[in-house]
Order: sequence, then C-alpha cells, then structure tokens
Amino acid sequence: MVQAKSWVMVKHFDGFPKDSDFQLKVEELPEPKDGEVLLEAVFLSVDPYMRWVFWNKLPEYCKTAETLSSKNPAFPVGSHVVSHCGWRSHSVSDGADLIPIMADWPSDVSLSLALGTIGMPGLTALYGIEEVLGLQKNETLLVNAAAGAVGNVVGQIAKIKGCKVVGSAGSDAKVAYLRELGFDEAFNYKTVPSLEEALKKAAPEGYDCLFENVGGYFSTVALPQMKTFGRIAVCGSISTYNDGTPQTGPYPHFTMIVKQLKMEGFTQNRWQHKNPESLKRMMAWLKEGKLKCREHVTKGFENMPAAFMGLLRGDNIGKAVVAV
Ligand SMILES: NC(=O)C1=CN([C@@H]2O[C@H](COP(=O)(O)OP(=O)(O)OC[C@H]3O[C@@H](n4cnc5c(N)ncnc54)[C@H](OP(=O)(O)O)[C@@H]3O)[C@@H](O)[C@H]2O)C=CC1
Ligand SMILES: CCCCCC(=O)/C=C/[C@H]1[C@H](O)CC(=O)[C@@H]1CCCCCCC(=O)O
Repeated sequence: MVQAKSWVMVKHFDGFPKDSDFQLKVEELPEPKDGEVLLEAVFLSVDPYMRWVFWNKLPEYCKTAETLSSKNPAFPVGSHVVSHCGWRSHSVSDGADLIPIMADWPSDVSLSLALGTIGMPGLTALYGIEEVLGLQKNETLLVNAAAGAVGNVVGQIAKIKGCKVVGSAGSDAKVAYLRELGFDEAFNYKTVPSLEEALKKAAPEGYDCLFENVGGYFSTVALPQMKTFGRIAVCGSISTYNDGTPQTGPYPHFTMIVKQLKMEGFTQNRWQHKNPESLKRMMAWLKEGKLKCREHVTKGFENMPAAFMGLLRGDNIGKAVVAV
C-alpha cells in the first residue's frame, strides 16, 4: 500500500484562485493489478489552462513520473513517463494515458523539460510558428508573455528561422532574459509609458506575425501595428482568465478588415501525430545550444497551489514546474 497525496478543488475559482479553493487529500492506493503500473511523480506542471479545467477534472494535468512497480511490460520499473492523472504524488494507471519519455533522452538533460521546452509548451511554440503562422525568414514577429514557457521558445525558434523578434514581458528581469536569448527588441509592458509607442519603436516597419498569448488590451493595441496581410496565431489570452465579468470591446473586426489580417486560434494537440519528430528536432536544437531553457522550480508537492497562483501572477521566468 502506498499513501498518495492529491490536491483537489473544494470551491470553484471566483476571480483569482485562493488558498482556500484547494485542499490536500491523502489516500491509500491499491497495489497495481495485471496491466497496471504504480507511478510516483517526479516533476509536476502548472499551466495557465488549469485555471479553466481544474474544476472539470479533465485528464490534462501533466507530470513526469517514475514507475515504482509495474504489471505492464510496456512500462518497466524505473522507466519515466509523462502522465495526465492530476495533481497527485502517486497514481495507478492502466497505461492508456501514459506517454513514455522520448527514447534516448540525454542523461544530462533534466526530465522536467518534458513538461516545458521539450514538451507541451515547446510543441505549442513550434506548431504555432510552423503550422499556424507559416513564419518566413526575415519576417518580423511579436510575442507577448515572451519570458514564459511558450513565449521564450517562440522567440528562440523565430530567431533560428532568421526573423526579427520583438518580445514583451512583465518585469525588467524578464526583459533582460529575453535580450540574453537573442530577442532583437524587448520591453516591459508594465512600465512603458505607452504600449502603442513601445510597439512602434520596436518595429517601425510593423509586424508580419503576432504570437498571441495575452489577449485583451494588449491585443487591441497590437492589432493596428500589424502589416497588411499580417497573421495572428491566437495561442492564449491569459489577461482575461481571472476576469469575474468578461471584458468588452474594442472589437478587432474593423482593424482586421482594413489590414486584411488572418487570425487563427489553435491548441497544440491538433498536430500530435507530429510530436515524436518535433520533440527530436527541439532536443537537437537544445543539444546544439540553439535553444536555451530556463525553469522556475517550486519545491514540494505541498506547494502546488502556490506555484499555480505564482504562475498566474507572473512570478515565473521560463517554465513553472514543481519538483516533488
Ligand atoms: N493553445 C495552446 O495549445 C496552448 C496555449 N497556452 C497559452 O499560452 C499562454 C502562455 O502560457 P505559458 O507559456 O504556459 O505560461 P507562462 O509561462 O507564459 O506564464 C504565464 C505568464 O503570463 C503572463 N501574465 C499573467 N497575467 C497576465 C496579464 N494579466 N496580462 C499579461 N500577461 C500576463 C505572466 O508574464 P508577465 O510577467 O510577462 O506578465 C506570466 O508569467 C497562455 O495564455 C496559455 O493559456 C499554453 C499552452 C498551450
Ligand atoms: C481552456 C482555456 C485554454 C486556453 C489556452 C490554453 O492554455 C490551451 C492549452 C491546451 C494545451 O494544448 C494542453 C491542453 O490540453 C489545453 C487545452 C485545454 C482545452 C480545454 C477545452 C475544453 C473543451 O473542449 O471544451
């Protein structure tokens, strides 16, 4: 018998999540039956979409886990997987929801990156750029929440592709990090006197592509800065996730008509058939030093809600993860 800890929601989020919305539970797990494995979490992911799906308990919460005991030959004891079974320290799985960590994962690369750059957020960046935007060499790309898990990879891939990259982020330390990564222009959207002027100054020629992570006011100001026929990949709209009442206009349609813009929302799982090849490609960039990784690591399973709320507040530079 193993004692498993899990975080559950006891009160639906009302605006920004609070400590009192979460409760830590402890339960005994049964031994795995034939075909099952017992997993222990090593790293757990906190992601903005959890603000929406926590209550519905969608099987989306990612972690890398190690197999402790196994009655499923596909997952031998000691092997590592990405699992989607919630904010749990231990879980029993029949293997259906488990993705083995990429074969040949280098021993000097932390497994936590399977939740970040070499995982869902990295794939989001790659597919947003290649499948949605079709970003071309010498184009100018704008990305917001640029120092976060998705945004920093967006900027780095766009540089690999020979583009001019402008990033916005919410602190001077984040802006310094973006410069370190090779972004051509970066600014702190919280302290610039005018967002419109900052966007114009960073790219007087206008933007071919916008990788949209933030939405809301930022989007309203950025859209008129697009070039005619500009493309926008709508990946997220984090500035609206904690709104009690939905934000209302200005609406984008007039600008979209005048600028003849193309805007497409997406989730990265549309291209999951490409994941093995894509993850290999990104791992190669990492090993060649073309893709750098930074993480914001919170220690301790008991600090999951704090890590999650910190992410929504913008505490993280790079991917926010919890190390058990
Ligand atoms: N479509 C898809 O398949 C996926 C979409 N996403 C979306 O991509 C976006 C980025 O996710 P991810 O990289 O994991 O998260 P991040 O690591 O970027 O963390 C979230 C960041 O958002 C910024 N932020 C928070 N509140 C606001 C606000 N009110 N206005 C502006 N910025 C804010 C903060 O950075 P700062 O200090 O710069 O404000 C914070 O660090 C999210 O919108 C998410 O929902 C993520 C994964 C998959
Ligand atoms: C629900 C708000 C999503 C905001 C954008 C975002 O962060 C998307 C993240 C996806 C990521 O690709 C991994 C996921 O599984 C996330 C998708 C969650 C979508 C829930 C859709 C629910 C529904 O189908 O009604």
